[in-house]
Amino acid sequence: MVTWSNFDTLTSYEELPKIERVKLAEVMAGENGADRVKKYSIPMAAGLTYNYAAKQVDDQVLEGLEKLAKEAQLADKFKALYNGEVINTGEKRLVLHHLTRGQLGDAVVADGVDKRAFYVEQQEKIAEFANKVHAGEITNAAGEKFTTVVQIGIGGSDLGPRAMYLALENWAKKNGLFKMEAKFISNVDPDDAAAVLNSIDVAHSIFILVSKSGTTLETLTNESFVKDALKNAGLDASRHMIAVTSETSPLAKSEDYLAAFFMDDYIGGRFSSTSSVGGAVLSLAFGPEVFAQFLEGAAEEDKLAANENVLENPAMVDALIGVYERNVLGYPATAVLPYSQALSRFPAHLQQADMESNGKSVNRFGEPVNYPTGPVLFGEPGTNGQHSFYQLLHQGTDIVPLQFVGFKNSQIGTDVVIQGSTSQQKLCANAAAQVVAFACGKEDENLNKKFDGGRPSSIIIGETLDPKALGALLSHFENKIMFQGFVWNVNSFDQEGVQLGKVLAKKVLAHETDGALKAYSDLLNI
Ligand SMILES: O=P(O)(O)OC[C@H]1O[C@](O)(CO)[C@@H](O)[C@@H]1O
Repeated sequence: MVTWSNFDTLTSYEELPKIERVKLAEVMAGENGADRVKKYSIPMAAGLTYNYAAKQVDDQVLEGLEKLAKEAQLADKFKALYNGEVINTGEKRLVLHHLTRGQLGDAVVADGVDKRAFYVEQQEKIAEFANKVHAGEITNAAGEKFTTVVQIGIGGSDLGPRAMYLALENWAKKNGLFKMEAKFISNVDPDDAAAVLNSIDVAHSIFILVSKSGTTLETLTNESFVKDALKNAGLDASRHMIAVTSETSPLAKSEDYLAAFFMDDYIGGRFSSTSSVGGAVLSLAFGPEVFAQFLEGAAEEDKLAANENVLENPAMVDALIGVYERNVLGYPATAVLPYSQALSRFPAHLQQADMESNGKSVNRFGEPVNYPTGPVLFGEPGTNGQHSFYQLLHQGTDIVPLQFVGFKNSQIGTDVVIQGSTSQQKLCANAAAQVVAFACGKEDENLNKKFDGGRPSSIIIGETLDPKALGALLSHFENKIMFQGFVWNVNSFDQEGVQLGKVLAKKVLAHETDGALKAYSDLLNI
């Protein structure tokens, strides 16, 4: 049995601030630093490594965090989650995204259905459909092959799949596995849909309408936008659209779609990249085998997250260090900095995954908590970010813990030697340089040129960003978020904070406003 207690009631939490703080600039200097880089490293799946040498931890801090992990029953709570307990208390739902990629524990039967079997069945149906599209067995009305796939969805029905598509696009092209170009329409801004529609040949495009609830205003509006465009082009929309939704959604029974694939209420939108939500677009774009490899990477990483030995569990260590930084060291934000252009939208995906999950002020029983929870998360790929916001990260008044990600090899492989090094070497050199620059800093008599150092970071390093590595990376962050939610005793799986804005926007559109809402509506000419 697990017990859910507020973080500040735990003895191990009380003890944490009493531990002497690690002076990063000192411990990372010289050979000690080299020893730490070797020591504070945990193998992940798909050849990735999580290295936390440049975090403000030492064996004493880690011991304190291990105690916290045990007292907060992190491993047992994860076990309860994957064995089908109602972990999403706000919505009274199970939390089953791990089951979309593997079976970590017992069979989970809900609503009379074996859930693993259900997710596998959907994946198989998508694979069959994608193979038929690629083989030209499913075509447009003129019998011509579809060449483009367009996903219509927002939030979790957009960010994860889009980030995953971009992460693998060049890898698939390089490896002869690129089947169809994918585009994404998410924003209700009409310029989003219009620009995408202007950039494609609608007659040869297949549209995936993705909405778990089937009620999201932006997505339904964009569906109508696209249907209009198809109609105007003299095409039958139902021959060009498929749906991914839950079986209980209003879209599920519609005749408007060529095919429908399902997920369910036990998969949160932001955790749905490994369900049909990511499965449909990624299988159409790259083929079902690539999607299967992506799932395999995630499943292998999930197994590591289930390890009860804290220091061998990369997601748990990452989560605990994040809690230490937030609640003991008092850092308000974290930045995700992938040194990989392919991961350009990965930080945007993690923004939703992390901030929608742990941006909470009440615990899982709806009572206020007295400690900071999820940090603000942002990020951009390096080296671009270096020429943008790193100034604040190096010399600003706030310390922002950093999460670097880097790969030894590029995806495409085309490179050039300039001044004795390849571009890939320059990219990796910058990643290494930044970790040390942030940690160690630099003395200078001119304070404007002085770097205090003491700015913590971790780095995940891999060989090449391929489907398995991507799956492992995704799982790592999903599980990190979950463990942090467990520590903070919040429900990481609902998102009531997004509702109020939706309600007020409806009032504006119905002209049921007064006061400030009316004044702003007038300013915006609604
Ligand atoms: O897939 P749906 O139901 O259209 O929801 C889209 C997104 O909207 C949200 O509910 C937030 O408004 C997200 O949690 C979700 O990912």
